[in-house]
Amino acid sequence: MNILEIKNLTKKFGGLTATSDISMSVEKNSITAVIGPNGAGKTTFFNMITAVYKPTSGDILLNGKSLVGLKPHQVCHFGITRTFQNIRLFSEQTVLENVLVGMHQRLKSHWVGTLLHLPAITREEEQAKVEAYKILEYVGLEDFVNESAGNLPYGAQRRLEIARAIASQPKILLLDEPAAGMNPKETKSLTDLIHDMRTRLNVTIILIEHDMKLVMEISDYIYVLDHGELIASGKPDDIRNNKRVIEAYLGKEASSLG
Ligand SMILES: Nc1ncnc2c1ncn2[C@@H]1O[C@H](COP(=O)(O)OP(=O)(O)OP(=O)(O)O)[C@@H](O)[C@H]1O
Repeated sequence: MNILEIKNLTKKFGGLTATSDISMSVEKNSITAVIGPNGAGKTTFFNMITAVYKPTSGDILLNGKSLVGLKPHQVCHFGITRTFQNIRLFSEQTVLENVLVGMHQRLKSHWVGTLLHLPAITREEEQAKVEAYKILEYVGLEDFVNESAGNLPYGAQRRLEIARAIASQPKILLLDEPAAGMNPKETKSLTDLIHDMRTRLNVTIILIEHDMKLVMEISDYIYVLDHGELIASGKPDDIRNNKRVIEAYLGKEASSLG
């Protein structure tokens, strides 16, 4: 069953066409990669799914319902969350507080109730903290709970971004270059985490990534963009041997990847 359908999605910035007539189907509980050279339109594509940009034309259907015209927080409410290419954490806040922010969307608390220390609100806050701690344990950051987010090593900051994203219990998680700047050991453990999130948390994952070893190892299906156009799609084996993809992006060593 397809959880997400992208239909003929085009985004123009003045005279520049960032994505042109892109269509995709994303199966529920799959791991899908979107790859392509710099400037291919990958982040623009994510920005349209998350309602940061309104498409010039085309449609985005989540379980058959159009997301076009919604606000970013509404898209999040419907179950799509993302991480960013450039890490966006509240660096002065603690690791735990960053995860609590991700949960905010789901919590019923109202600031008046919080201010008055109403018992129901306090209980909800306590439960949220317990849950946030469990999420941090899940991503392997339990030793950093009270550390300022900005003090974490780089790979841990990327994990914290993922922790914050899964705190909203998304149906679809969009990861924008999750392995960027990671060393091979961090990348390996990220690969395991992505696999595990799909299996244990039942999340559908779509990732933009330049690390082709990771992409080929992890993806069920891959879409390739070049200059805003969809030039290929298929399983990792099809993509690594696709002549057009090799010419536009992967290079000749591609068939040895994965
Ligand atoms: N807000 C904007 N205004 C004008 N042009 C933009 C805007 N956002 C993106 N673009 C242009 O759209 C094209 C696609 O950019 P995009 O960032 O989506 O590519 P990308 O595939 O994510 O690249 P990278 O791998 O470098 O992140 C580029 O030519 C970029 O300059």
